[in-house]
Amino acid sequence: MTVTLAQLLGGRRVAGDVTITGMTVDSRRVQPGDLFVALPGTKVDGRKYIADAIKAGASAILTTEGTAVEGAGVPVIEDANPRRRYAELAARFYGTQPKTQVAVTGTNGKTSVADFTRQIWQALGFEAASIGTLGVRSGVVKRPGGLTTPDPMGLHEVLAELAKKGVDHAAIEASSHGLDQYRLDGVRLSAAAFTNLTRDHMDYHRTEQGYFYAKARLFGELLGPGAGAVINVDDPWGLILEDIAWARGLRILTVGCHEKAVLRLLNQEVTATGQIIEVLFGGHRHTINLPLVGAFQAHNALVAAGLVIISGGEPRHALMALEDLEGVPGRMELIGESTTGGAVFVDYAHTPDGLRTVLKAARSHNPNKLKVVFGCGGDRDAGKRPQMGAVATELADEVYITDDNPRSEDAAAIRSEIKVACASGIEIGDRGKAIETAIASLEAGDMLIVAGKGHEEGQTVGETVLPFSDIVTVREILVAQGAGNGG
Ligand SMILES: CC(=O)N[C@H]1[C@@H](OP(=O)(O)OP(=O)(O)OC[C@H]2O[C@@H](n3ccc(=O)[nH]c3=O)[C@H](O)[C@@H]2O)O[C@H](CO)[C@@H](O)[C@@H]1O[C@H](C)C(=O)N[C@@H](C)C(=O)N[C@H](CCC(=O)O)C(=O)O
Ligand SMILES: Nc1ncnc2c1ncn2[C@@H]1O[C@H](COP(=O)(O)OP(=O)(O)OP(=O)(O)O)[C@@H](O)[C@H]1O
Ligand SMILES: N[C@H](CCC[C@H](N)C(=O)O)C(=O)O
Ligand SMILES: [Mg+2]
Repeated sequence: MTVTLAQLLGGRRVAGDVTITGMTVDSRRVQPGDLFVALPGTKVDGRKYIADAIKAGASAILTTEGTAVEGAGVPVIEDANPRRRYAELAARFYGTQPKTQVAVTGTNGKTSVADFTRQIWQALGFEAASIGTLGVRSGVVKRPGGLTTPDPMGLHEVLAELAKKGVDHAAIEASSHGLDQYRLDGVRLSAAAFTNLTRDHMDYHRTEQGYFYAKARLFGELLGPGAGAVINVDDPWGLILEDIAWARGLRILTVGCHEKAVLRLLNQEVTATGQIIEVLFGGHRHTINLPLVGAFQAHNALVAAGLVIISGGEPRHALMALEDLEGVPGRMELIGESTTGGAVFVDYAHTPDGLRTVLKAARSHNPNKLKVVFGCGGDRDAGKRPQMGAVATELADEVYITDDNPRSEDAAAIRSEIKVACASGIEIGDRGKAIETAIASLEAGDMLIVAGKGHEEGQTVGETVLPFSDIVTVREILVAQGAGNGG
């Protein structure tokens, strides 16, 4: 793919125009002909690498205003906000995007909502994709996951490929990091949704307000007037977002149990394999047999239906499509039963509210004993560790504290930070051993939740990613037990 710098800048005249064959923010990845985006970062200053990038063949530089680039010999574009400009240029570089695109933000539930939105669109007969933590999921393009919200060049490359292959609907996860770093600023959005905001990522955003502000950018800056805003108003932060959406002239669809919710959840009744929900929309009551375990999944499913409805889907069809939803890998996923009759689930709860939500959902099935295996990630918000310990102590009958991607930190130190609020927790660092011990302890009617890694396929220790999957581990243990239903 090739454009001229002038074309990339929207037809602006450029002295000594050059050909641009790609763009990157990393000098180590510069290929001859690339535009190098030199950004100040959280760990190093990318502007230090401009000379390296030029040596590697960069044909132009985009960087902050006032950056001194001596004798560059290539055009230098200065911008007060180079991250945002980079996102806009990435969109123009690839040129095309699916016609209807929506984004989902919130501390928990983004992946679930994006996946359900894709599934509902597909049930309504559209070619659709979801993009996020699980990678790219669609009928025609499948990619493994990396970042939850991909870097602009990666994102626009895939959006262009989807559009060219006939995918006209896409649901994209908007992480707070992604919004803060303007990764989505080149995406043409028809609508966006907010699920909830609770504690996470304080290492990055510092304050709850800073975290909220990053998420609010989606409604306050990215959506254009007339676009749709689907907002969970059961969360107090949702009510603030609703005000922002009004001020911006967005079309609002409120969702939740709250009396002001336009798409309202009236009732939920747990069944062995899911739940029956009663929903009020447009003066009609709908009774829906939702084949998903976990009360929270009803909220995610309604937010997804809201996104489909606000972007033009027929409401009754969208709501009835919920009856055929498939669960999302690693989210409250039943893996099997132990020989003694205990049910084992794998879930991706990695925040205090996520853990609370999943343990409460499990409790609603009246288990004999509720047990949980979990840990906390290294190099991530340390403040959530004792909070997750406290939640586990409060809601589970037996807690196994283990490792979950210690990264550069000392795994034992992370476990002891959890233990501060979970004194009775059984500490087993080796995750496989912890899962095995927990499964061996199960008795008839017990439930075990293995939380925190969900679909992940690695355990990151230092810089090394060791192959590890909760789902595979549980299956192997159940098969070895002779349970015969482990996969
Ligand atoms: C904390 C964070 O979000 N960091 C992102 C940020 O990096 P940074 O600014 O901190 O990078 P840095 O290491 O200080 O380097 C500054 C710049 O110099 C460049 N560089 C560096 C070294 C060199 O030799 N040459 C060079 O050009 C780097 O490419 C970078 O552009 O900007 C980079 C692009 O410029 C991103 O790739 C990087 O994401 C890293 C990989 C990351 O792990 N992010 C995670 C935390 C993240 O975004 N997670 C969210 C999920 C959150 C959720 O689940 O809610 C996600 O969307 O996945
Ligand atoms: N609506 C919800 N409210 C509270 N907790 C939820 C909700 N939806 C999901 N969860 C919990 O959060 C976990 C992660 O769900 P999901 O992957 O959909 O969230 P996410 O926002 O995409 O997470 P990430 O930030 O890692 O991308 C689930 O496994 C469940 O434990
Ligand atoms: N998207 C989340 C995933 C956390 C998953 C957990 N396994 C961990 O490593 O902490 C994050 O980056 O905070
Ligand atoms: Mg996700």
